[in-house]
Amino acid sequence: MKQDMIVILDLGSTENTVLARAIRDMGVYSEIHPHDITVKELQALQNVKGIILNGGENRIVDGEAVDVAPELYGCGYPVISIDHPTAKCEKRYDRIPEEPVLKSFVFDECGAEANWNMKNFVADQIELVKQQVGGRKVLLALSGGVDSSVVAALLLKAIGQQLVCVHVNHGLMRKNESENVVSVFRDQLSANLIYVDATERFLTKLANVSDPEVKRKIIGGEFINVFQEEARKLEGIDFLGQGTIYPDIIESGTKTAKMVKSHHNVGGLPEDMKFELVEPLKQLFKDEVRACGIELGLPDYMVYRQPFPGPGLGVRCLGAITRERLEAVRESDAILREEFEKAGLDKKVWQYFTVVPDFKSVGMRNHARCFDYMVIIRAINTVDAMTASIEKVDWDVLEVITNRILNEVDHVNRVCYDMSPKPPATIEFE
Ligand SMILES: Nc1ncnc2c1ncn2[C@@H]1O[C@H](COP(=O)(O)OP(=O)(O)OP(=O)(O)O)[C@@H](O)[C@H]1O
Repeated sequence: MKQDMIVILDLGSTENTVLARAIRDMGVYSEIHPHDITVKELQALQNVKGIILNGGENRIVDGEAVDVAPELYGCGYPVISIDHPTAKCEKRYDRIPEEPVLKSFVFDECGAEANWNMKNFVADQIELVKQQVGGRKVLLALSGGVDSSVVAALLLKAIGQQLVCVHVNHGLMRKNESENVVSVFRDQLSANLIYVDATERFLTKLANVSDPEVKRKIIGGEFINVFQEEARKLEGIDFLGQGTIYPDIIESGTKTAKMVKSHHNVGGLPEDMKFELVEPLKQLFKDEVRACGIELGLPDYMVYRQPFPGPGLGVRCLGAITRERLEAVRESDAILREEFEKAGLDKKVWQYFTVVPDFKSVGMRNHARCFDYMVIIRAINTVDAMTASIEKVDWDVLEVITNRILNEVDHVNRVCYDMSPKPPATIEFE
């Protein structure tokens, strides 16, 4: 293993990630583990140089204060505590200490080296995956999103053809998205990739369904069906790769790192299809996942991709999805992305997309009345997705985009710009 590690044990702190980041910013790798880790589990982690007991406001669970196993103090690692009144170590702090104090602990007391970088992280994860998987096979649902793409690239380096990727094109992908997945993973990286074009299946199931919740359920459910069918055709698969990243792991205050958001499990796999999980990114923050993707040689457009909802363009083709309007969403979205890139807005704006409502308005084309759809442009900025403000896009840029949409996208005679912040509006429309 190439990297030294400081282990943070969560004893009810709300600042575990802040602390982990502070240590990683010093160039030392740091992982957060639950308070009830055993000495054996701790010793199984490699290159641990020291432990920080990180207490805080969530220290009482079911009426009892949480604590670490007493043996932890005597097992040879330097230990300090933060906001943990019952700690039995010498150095105890009320809050996260100033940088020089933390540095002195990490480097002088623990003797850690500043060797945390993506090159070493990737090398270590490759080694760990090889140890875990051996000669067996791993199945991975590859959406083309940042997380699953980075996992795929990492697993490919570790186990090559023992990785089987499945990409499901549900017909609700953005323009060229599925094509890019095939071109990068199958053509350039020679991955074992199963590409399933399930467009007809999805669109048939979605025909005449206008309730957004029902639409989402159909898309999610059908994805599981398709994925299951593909998994059943394969033989000798023991592992399931997943793009779980640290923010997906909910900090409960005590049993951290244990509860994973349900959507992150490619959930819904039947009982008889039990796989062991391979989650090499589960300790990374989003920006670190991107850095990892770059280190692995993935293209920028994949690594810096803006957030995209699971149900894809399905929730941007409002109401009951029709092929005509779906095409209008896809084409207008592609134009918007192209023009934002030209104007340098792609690196500045958090999320931008188009939406096509399910009603028509009157217009004029070639001296005749036409009755066509409208495209709504939405471009927002946010820090935490809880609130959002609109991007004040330059008028000239908006005019170029509008003209292109009106000229190049069929069945559209009107373009609008959504001025609404969140709240009261949400980022997506459905
Ligand atoms: N069309 C698809 N084809 C294959 N796998 C998919 C597809 N859509 C979703 N998945 C799988 O389900 C996981 C969760 O999907 P979700 O849409 O919530 O994306 P996410 O959490 O942003 O992850 P990612 O960045 O990998 O897309 C993905 O990481 C991927 O493994």
